[in-house]
Amino acid sequence: MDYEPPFLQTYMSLLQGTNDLISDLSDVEKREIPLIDLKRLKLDQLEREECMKEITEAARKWGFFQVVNHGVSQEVLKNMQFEEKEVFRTPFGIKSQENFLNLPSRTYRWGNASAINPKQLMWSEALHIFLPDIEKMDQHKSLRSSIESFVKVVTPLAENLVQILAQELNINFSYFQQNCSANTSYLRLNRYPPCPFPSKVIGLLPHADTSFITIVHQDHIGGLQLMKDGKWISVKPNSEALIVNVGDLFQALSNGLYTSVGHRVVAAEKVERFSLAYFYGPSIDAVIESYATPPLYRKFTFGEYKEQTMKDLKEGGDKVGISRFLL
Ligand SMILES: O=C(O)CCC(=O)C(=O)O
Ligand SMILES: [Fe+2]
Repeated sequence: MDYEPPFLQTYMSLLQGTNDLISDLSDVEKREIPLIDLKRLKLDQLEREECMKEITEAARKWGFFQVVNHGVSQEVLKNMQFEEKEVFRTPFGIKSQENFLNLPSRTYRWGNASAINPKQLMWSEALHIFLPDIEKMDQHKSLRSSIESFVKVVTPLAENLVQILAQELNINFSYFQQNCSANTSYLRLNRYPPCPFPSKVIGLLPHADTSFITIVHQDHIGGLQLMKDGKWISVKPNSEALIVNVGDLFQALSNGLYTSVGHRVVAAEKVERFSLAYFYGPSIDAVIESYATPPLYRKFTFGEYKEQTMKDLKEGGDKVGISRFLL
């Protein structure tokens, strides 16, 4: 199909040279991750406090949880899913052009063409959209308006969750108000095409997110896995729920109390999968400093963090992440 990235042609020589299978693929647990009903935040004080406690505990023990009654309607999610499908159906020759959607270069990414090792291959494509740029998408009005409707409701959800997580640490929410907004966050639209070798090539390599928190919606296919106590756990699709995970920046800010957990996506052989991730992050000059003493991480700006991860990616094929800033 003309919209598929040239995975086979690009990966063939690396794949032919290996019989290695992805490690731990058959050793995945089917445990439920915490599911939190946010409706209780609107009930009496006792319910509200219990719900807040569940959120902070899940962020500590799991770094991952799901929320329902989150305020993002099924209609908004369905529209996003529809638009996502449409935009990835654009011929590859067009998607991969510099100014696709009138957005900056590197908005569209696919696989890992610079892989030198079969373990670095990925069977997925993504649109990485910095939110202030969406106004440039004037030729793609319905995609743009679906994104705007989503951002309008997901931003207050992210703020609400971050405020609860911050309150537990006695961090004033004004820190986030000063450094983060809908305009410092970004979206990633992910598509995982059917993969003829799902036990050899991963959909998305293990990583932790560059954000304070990330909010993800996955379709009904499944494949997202997170690391817990040294084991991969798969996150069972729940169409009503949104997945929330702690990112590297909150791990540093919380002095390691909240955990930014490694996760990956396993590709499926016969079906495609879509997901949507909203990364709540700060402006480039924001200073991230562990709130407690003695600090585990050195103070850094978000710009420094990005520069370091880009350098690490280039040099070693892995972004390394927050451990770089450990004292
Ligand atoms: O596709 C998913 O479920 C997760 C995507 C993800 O982890 C990311 O975009 O950072
Ligand atoms: Fe992620």
